[in-house]
Amino acid sequence: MSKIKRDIETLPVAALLEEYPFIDSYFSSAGLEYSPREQLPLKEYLHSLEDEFREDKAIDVDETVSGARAYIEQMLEFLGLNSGTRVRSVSILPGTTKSGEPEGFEALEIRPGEIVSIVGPTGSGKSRLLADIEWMAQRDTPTGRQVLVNGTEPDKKWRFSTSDKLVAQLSQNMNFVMDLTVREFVTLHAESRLIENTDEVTEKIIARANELAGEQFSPETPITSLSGGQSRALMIADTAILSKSPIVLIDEIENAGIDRKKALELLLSEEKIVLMATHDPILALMADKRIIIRNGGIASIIETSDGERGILHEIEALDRRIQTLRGELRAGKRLDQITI
Ligand SMILES: Nc1ncnc2c1ncn2[C@@H]1O[C@H](COP(=O)(O)OP(=O)(O)OP(=O)(O)O)[C@@H](O)[C@H]1O
Repeated sequence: MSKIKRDIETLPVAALLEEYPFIDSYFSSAGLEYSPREQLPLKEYLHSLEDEFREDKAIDVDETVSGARAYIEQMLEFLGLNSGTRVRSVSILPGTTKSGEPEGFEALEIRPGEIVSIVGPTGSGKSRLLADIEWMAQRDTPTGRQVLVNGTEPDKKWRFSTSDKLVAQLSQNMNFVMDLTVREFVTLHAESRLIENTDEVTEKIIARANELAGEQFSPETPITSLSGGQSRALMIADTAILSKSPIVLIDEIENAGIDRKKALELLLSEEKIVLMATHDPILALMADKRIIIRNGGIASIIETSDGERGILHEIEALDRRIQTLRGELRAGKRLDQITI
């Protein structure tokens, strides 16, 4: 941590960007426009901006600097860069379909920053593929697939370690049994991750989860009384902000009544590998590529084309309309009496 503090004070913005490339998205969300070759340290750079510009963008110099520091710390934590395990690639080597035939691909390599969706009919084997990755299959699962990390067979410790997991799994069912409030639950989790600013991180996770959930909940809500969508939103925010695992697996985000796009954006960072099984065209097309599963095997791998991204925009517009109608129905309105 102390290393980061010193860096932020002294490193030129250009060097900061080189050292922590993800800080770029923090700067752009703050409305900053800067040259990637900027040689002033962050604080001096912010002071050098016109007063009017700073006022216009509501930029407070000290707050922006400390926000950048917190962002870097959390991202390093989130990316697992402090744990010494740097995942540069995950490869899936083919096994066999349910009928024992060889799968229809040579090898699939996925790199950090990529989202891969998994599509196929019900029961075709999407969850099985996620399970193979979670278990780091070594030709010892029903599919006979092998999963490599950085081109080699991963260390067995990753299969059994709970603290040092390569893979975070977001499954469909979240059944809480503990008698804790949301705040107590998240705080406990944050403490177990040895985060320094537990309170701040806890508040942030709850705030993000509320942005994803259809219905708001308070930090004092007992976790056992959260709805399916709310607990899912909480787990997504928790995984995004607290998890060190470089690989995130998602099984069916769509059934939970949460803002799927925001959820994915929250989970995504340039350094994570996200794989999600989905029946939802929006999520399928938001991925860089999609794996087509048929009869238990990977039948093909399709890269999302520019044409398809265009279609994605159309589907998103339709989706927004459906969400609006859903909201109106939930609020007890008649759809023939509203204008949208
Ligand atoms: N290659 C394979 N060889 C043998 N069995 C397989 C293979 N792939 C999947 N299976 C088995 O087929 C069953 C259905 O697979 P799975 O649950 O992964 O389907 P799914 O696509 O996730 O379905 P849904 O869309 O309903 O969630 C599971 O029991 C799984 O273990």
